[in-house]
Amino acid sequence: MNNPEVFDYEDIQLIPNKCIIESRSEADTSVKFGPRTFKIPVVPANMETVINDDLAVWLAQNDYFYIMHRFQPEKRHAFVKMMHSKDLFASISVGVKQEELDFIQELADADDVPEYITIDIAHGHSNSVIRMIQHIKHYLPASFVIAGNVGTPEAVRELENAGADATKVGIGPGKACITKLKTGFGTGGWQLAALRLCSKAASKPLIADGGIRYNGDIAKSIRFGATMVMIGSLLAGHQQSPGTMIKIDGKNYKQYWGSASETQKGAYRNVEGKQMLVPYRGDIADTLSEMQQDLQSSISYAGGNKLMDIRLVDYVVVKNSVLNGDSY
Ligand SMILES: NC(=O)C1=CN([C@@H]2O[C@H](COP(=O)(O)OP(=O)(O)OC[C@H]3O[C@@H](n4cnc5c(N)ncnc54)[C@H](OP(=O)(O)O)[C@@H]3O)[C@@H](O)[C@H]2O)C=CC1
Ligand SMILES: Nc1nc2c(ncn2[C@@H]2O[C@H](COP(=O)(O)O)[C@@H](O)[C@H]2O)c(=O)[nH]1
Repeated sequence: MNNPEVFDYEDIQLIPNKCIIESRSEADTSVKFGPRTFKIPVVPANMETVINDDLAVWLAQNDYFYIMHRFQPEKRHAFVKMMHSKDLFASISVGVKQEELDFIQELADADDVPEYITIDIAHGHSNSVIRMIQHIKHYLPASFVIAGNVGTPEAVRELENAGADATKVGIGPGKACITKLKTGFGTGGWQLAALRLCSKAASKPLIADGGIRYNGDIAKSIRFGATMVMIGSLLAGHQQSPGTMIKIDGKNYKQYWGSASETQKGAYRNVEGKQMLVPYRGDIADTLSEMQQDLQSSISYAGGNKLMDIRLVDYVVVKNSVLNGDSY
């Protein structure tokens, strides 16, 4: 993969087609992902400052996808039971260490089967992830397994061949990420082009993970092969977000930290993330609603009436064209 075509979200403009609908409300943003269908192709990042139990319940009740983080491992089994007791789907994250393999067996023994399990480690193209995929498929064959994170077509192929039902693409494009600075590796700065390459190899759904800065980036992710889009910083600043609210010079912010930050780890070891503040944005329901409306507009510009019609549009690469001096 030497010198692939390189571009990112800010370098792409999608080209409109003739509109075939009378109102944006006719555009269907829903997406089937695994065993269920969701309102929009957006999932809040499985990070401690983005998702918690209460928000997971609200998202599931309102037909949004969610993935609970894995940073309070002892609470995960009870979480699965709690979601099922409310007749909601359970979607959890796991790592790859021995205790995580044991946890999968514990769920299987108790017949508490999460509908979705995400294997969440920094360098997902690894034997440890392949082993975990096979372990889950053996003990919990009914669970939909998402594996990641990866950044190459080879990795997508290998994890799919191991049994993954979906793969998550994005090494280092995240807002709280310092992987590219600390290691020199990743898809930071060319995440959208990496997604495009991965989609050519994928035979199962992809989640585009990291680097979403504007709602239009969701449509661009769909165009370049994503079925679902994972968003951290843009969804971390809400009333429902778990981060602490902080006021500076009369403006409200919420804390947001990387899952590989010192804050998350409690120690400065293998740190590849940082802590930061994101502007407070009010109720997450309003933000998700605006994302849906903007996607409906995207579908209309694509000349279609459903989400995947966005896949069919042409595009141009115009370096750094998105802001072009504008802001909102
Ligand atoms: N999307 C992204 O770009 C990134 C995301 N993250 C997030 O941070 C969190 C922590 O990630 P992670 O550190 O993987 O989780 P863990 O600390 O749980 O590590 C998982 C396992 O993988 C091993 N491991 C981790 N990185 C490597 C590597 N580069 N080479 C070989 N083995 C490795 C670890 O061993 P050992 O610690 O001994 O090496 C450990 O056994 C996750 O939520 C992850 O998604 C982190 C970085 C990048
Ligand atoms: N390199 C790191 N990446 C991280 C870390 N914690 C989370 N992440 C990734 O970022 C996205 C969210 O990106 P955003 O641009 O929407 O804010 C998240 O889903 C992870 O994949 C980290 O500590 N280091």
